[in-house]
Amino acid sequence: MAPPGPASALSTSSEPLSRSIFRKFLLMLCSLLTSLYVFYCLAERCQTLSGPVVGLSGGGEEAGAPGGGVLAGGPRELAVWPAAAQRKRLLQLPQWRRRRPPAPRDDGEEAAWEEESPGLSGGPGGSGAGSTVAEAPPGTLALLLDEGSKQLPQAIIIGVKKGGTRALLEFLRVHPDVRAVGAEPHFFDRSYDKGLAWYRDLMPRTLDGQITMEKTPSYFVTREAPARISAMSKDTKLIVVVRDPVTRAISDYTQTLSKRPDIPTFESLTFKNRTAGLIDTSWSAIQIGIYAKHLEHWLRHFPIRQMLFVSGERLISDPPPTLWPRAKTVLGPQEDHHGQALLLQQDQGLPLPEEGGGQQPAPLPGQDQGQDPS
Ligand SMILES: Nc1ncnc2c1ncn2[C@@H]1O[C@H](COP(=O)(O)OS(=O)(=O)O)[C@@H](OP(=O)(O)O)[C@H]1O
Repeated sequence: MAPPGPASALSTSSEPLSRSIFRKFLLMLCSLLTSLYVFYCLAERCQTLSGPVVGLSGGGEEAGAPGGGVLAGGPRELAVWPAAAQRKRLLQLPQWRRRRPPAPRDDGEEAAWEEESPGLSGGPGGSGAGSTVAEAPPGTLALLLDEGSKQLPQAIIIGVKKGGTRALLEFLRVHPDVRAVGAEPHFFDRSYDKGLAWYRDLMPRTLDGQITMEKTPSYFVTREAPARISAMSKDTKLIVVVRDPVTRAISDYTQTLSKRPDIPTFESLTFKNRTAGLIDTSWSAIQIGIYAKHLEHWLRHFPIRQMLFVSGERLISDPPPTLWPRAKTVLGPQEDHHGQALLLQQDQGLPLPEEGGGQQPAPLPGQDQGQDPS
């Protein structure tokens, strides 16, 4: 038998070499696949958490995606601020999570929709003082990033109950630079003794330029609320959703009726004397609707130019893109920050800054306005 030639010697010595290369290749392939899988899982998780606001927006798509944010003109705004939108997505993971309907309240008032926050206990106005409704639960990207800080709200939706306040807040918070507490804090009417630190702790984290908001419709009819909000900051922007007082009262009554079916009829509660047409203005459903009376208290502490009145009816009939530019007259010219033109729509039937405030938009929250309540 002939001795093994150089060719066969080569094949024997190269066999372990190619095997080792093959092993290395396999290893690299495995790592690549693992990394891809991890990346895919992370991306999937982000997408799930940054999904639509369920419950009120009625959408099923992420704000910014085609068809998403229909109520607030969200896609347009998000397209304008892709970086800001992304930043908000990261920071707002809990806010985009599924919401659960409110538990019935004893006092007949409607509690706000709550964020589902398994890692958190309690909520504003509840026993869990200091709990944070929109705080990031452990393990989210928001917590990892730990960006921003909690600020007292620069703008508050103060009323009116059943005016459409929830819808308005949801419209506004689609904007990447608006961050809001999901539930109603009821700080200035029920929990004032807990102090501003407690209140601030309820707020979501914000970055520079972002606005913190909350809504508690009962503030509008709380006598102490104007002075208390003014004591927090005279610059606070106030938003009031007004609606035909009769429709509002019916909505209020219907809500109570759904919880207490044995209450008297709307008519018997409304009228002191039906034949004389004498209305019982002490009934809360009627009381709340006497807007001018409540407004008087607010105007003692805030100039009217710092208030935005939104028509509750228009929240339903108007396309939201017409709402946002109007809201900006109170919230501030956010678009200017991003080099975009500020659109003021003065023909939309809502009050704009008055004489002295001129036709310019109100200054950004936090900016010195040099305004004296008049
Ligand atoms: N866009 C949109 N989406 C959903 N709901 C809307 C919207 N605009 C206004 N409304 C009507 O607002 C009414 C509830 O008002 P509030 O959110 O202020 O109620 S609450 O005070 O917070 O309980 C409630 O009124 P009623 O249905 O008459 O009870 C809502 O129908």
